[in-house]
Amino acid sequence: MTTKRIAITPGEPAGIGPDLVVQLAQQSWDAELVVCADPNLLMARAKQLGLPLKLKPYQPTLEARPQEVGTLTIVPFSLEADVVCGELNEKNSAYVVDTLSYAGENNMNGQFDAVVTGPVHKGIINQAGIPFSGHTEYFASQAECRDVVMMLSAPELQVALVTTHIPLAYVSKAITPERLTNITQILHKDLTEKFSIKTPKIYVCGLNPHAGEDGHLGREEIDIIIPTLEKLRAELDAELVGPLPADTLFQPKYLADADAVLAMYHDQGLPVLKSLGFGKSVNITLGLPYIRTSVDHGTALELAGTGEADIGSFVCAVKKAIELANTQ
Ligand SMILES: NC(=O)C1=CN([C@@H]2O[C@H](COP(=O)(O)OP(=O)(O)OC[C@H]3O[C@@H](n4cnc5c(N)ncnc54)[C@H](O)[C@@H]3O)[C@@H](O)[C@H]2O)C=CC1
Ligand SMILES: NCC(=O)COP(=O)(O)O
Repeated sequence: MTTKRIAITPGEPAGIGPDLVVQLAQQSWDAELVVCADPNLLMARAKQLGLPLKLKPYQPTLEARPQEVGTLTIVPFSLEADVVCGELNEKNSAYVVDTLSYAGENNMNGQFDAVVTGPVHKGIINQAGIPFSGHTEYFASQAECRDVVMMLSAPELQVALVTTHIPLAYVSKAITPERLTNITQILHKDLTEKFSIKTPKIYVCGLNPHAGEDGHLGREEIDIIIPTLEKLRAELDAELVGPLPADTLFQPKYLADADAVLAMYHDQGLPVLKSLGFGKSVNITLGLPYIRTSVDHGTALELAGTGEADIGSFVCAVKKAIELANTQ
């Protein structure tokens, strides 16, 4: 098996992303970890954390080599402004987005085998005048994918989302037959092909309380979700269960044999997953033309540079990216 080359973007420079990247280097990896970042930022954060770090220049023409302990491979990018841990600065937003652009481009052209992203701060990127709702939407747009799926994977539960980073007030309108069909098809395809599950069992949440209570508490189930699932059952080699009331779906009886739960919106599915597996979960984008994984947490600005950031989810994200790349 050839050694894989994984792009890493640390994300918001004033957050814990650089800390996590420095911590990654404290063990060896059986893939080359190519970090897209300002080298001075990483060296400064390593010093602050009292951890050893040696940066090796990325040489795309050479074969990928496993990453030795204490080292990272680097593609240098330059910050616009000095970084103070915990203090957002919109001057550095273009830098953050440039690292994502480079990683996405070079995954699409086959130079990298996957990308693992650290947490970005969506607010400061928008404040800098760059419209940005999340990595998921950014990479989808760059790759010209109409729909992709955000799926968070914890050891005991995988939750995929029909809608991602949109205001709650827009969710109902966004759940169209077309979108629900596309998202379910992508989820089914990737569970089958990337996760080798022959006939995935997917539990689907309703949108309204008690899945609409036969239309008395909302009609999206009757008008959209039930008929769309009915069509999909005829088309996909999958067990689609639901729509079930989201408040009772997440119980062991169902989760024991669920390959994934499909939630209608961000805060319907992710709080459950994070309460079960925060720090052990991986965010995976399904439906992109390449592998992308990420952490299950945000920028945790108050922990940057303190040495208190938990690296658990980041390690899981890197391991999952390598595993998926090796099984492609
Ligand atoms: N993958 C990404 O790029 C993500 C980015 N975000 C962004 O992060 C920013 C901050 O969001 P918040 O809601 O405050 O979430 P957050 O995850 O940054 O923080 C929530 C709580 O969890 C703690 N925490 C988070 N990660 C931790 C870690 N690795 N080790 C120890 N404790 C940790 C924080 O200290 C805080 O108490 C927002 O701009 C949000 O959009 C949020 C989630 C994912
Ligand atoms: N809650 C997940 C999150 O905010 C990260 O999303 P993305 O940046 O990976 O699209």
